[in-house]
Amino acid sequence: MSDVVIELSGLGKSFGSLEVLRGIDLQVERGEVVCIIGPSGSGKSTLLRCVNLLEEPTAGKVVVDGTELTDPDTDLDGARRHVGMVFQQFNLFSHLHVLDNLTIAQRKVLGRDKKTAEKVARENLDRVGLAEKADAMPAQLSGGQQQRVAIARALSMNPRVMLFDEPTSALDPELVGDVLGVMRQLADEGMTMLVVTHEMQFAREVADRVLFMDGGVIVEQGPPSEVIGNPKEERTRTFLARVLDPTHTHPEAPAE
Ligand SMILES: Nc1ncnc2c1ncn2[C@@H]1O[C@H](COP(=O)(O)OP(=O)(O)OP(=O)(O)O)[C@@H](O)[C@H]1O
Repeated sequence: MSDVVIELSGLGKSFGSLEVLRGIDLQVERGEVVCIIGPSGSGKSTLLRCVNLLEEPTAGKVVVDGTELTDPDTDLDGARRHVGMVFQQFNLFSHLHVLDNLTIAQRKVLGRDKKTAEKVARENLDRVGLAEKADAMPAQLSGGQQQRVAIARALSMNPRVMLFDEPTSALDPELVGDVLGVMRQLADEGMTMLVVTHEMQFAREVADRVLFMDGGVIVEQGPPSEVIGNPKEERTRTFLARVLDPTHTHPEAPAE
């Protein structure tokens, strides 16, 4: 029996007259890593933000781990706890130590006591290779370390699924590998992940499935060997030719 964790059906989103998502159907199974690629403005971030209702869909249904988030009777705050999100910007509290950045939501949202929250926080800092940075202030860390703290913070809430929105785009190229390494490790541990990324090598090596989006629809999807290695659709081929061109300097280009 399949174990679907994320289920989007007929998902639509418009901003005024701008239709950004059109009739998206998507099922993500437990433990699956799905990478979303596509040109700027194709709706990738909006799709991700609809999964935890940071954006409210204008049509369709969102179900996460059996709970319909689009049902007005759903306790949205409760349901969102199961969805960890990591953004391009790390959004750490600059006035709090790393450890407090990781304990604050655990204590406020999950009601964990200080000792338990700190234990969970230290375990997750260890998981991202930053156990020794618990007492540092965010400004004392590199961008890559701050992003790993942001991942550890999301993991401290024991999510059932992790959403990543271009988590390496704001990083200096030499720091990208450490963050992708942590994401690879999570994938190996069986975390269900939906990742918007320009890192084609990561998508190629880590994704179970790649979605190519354009114009608010999923144009093509399948294993990376097909969608990246041997795309069927002309639009996918054009996009990949552009981003895989080493002379290409657009932000969609994969970092070296
Ligand atoms: N809050 C908003 N209000 C109005 N328009 C928006 C809003 N958020 C996104 N859009 C528009 O929706 C479209 C899709 O944006 P989205 O960020 O989802 O694309 P994307 O594929 O993630 O692009 P990128 O790769 O550049 O991040 C864009 O035209 C964008 O300007």
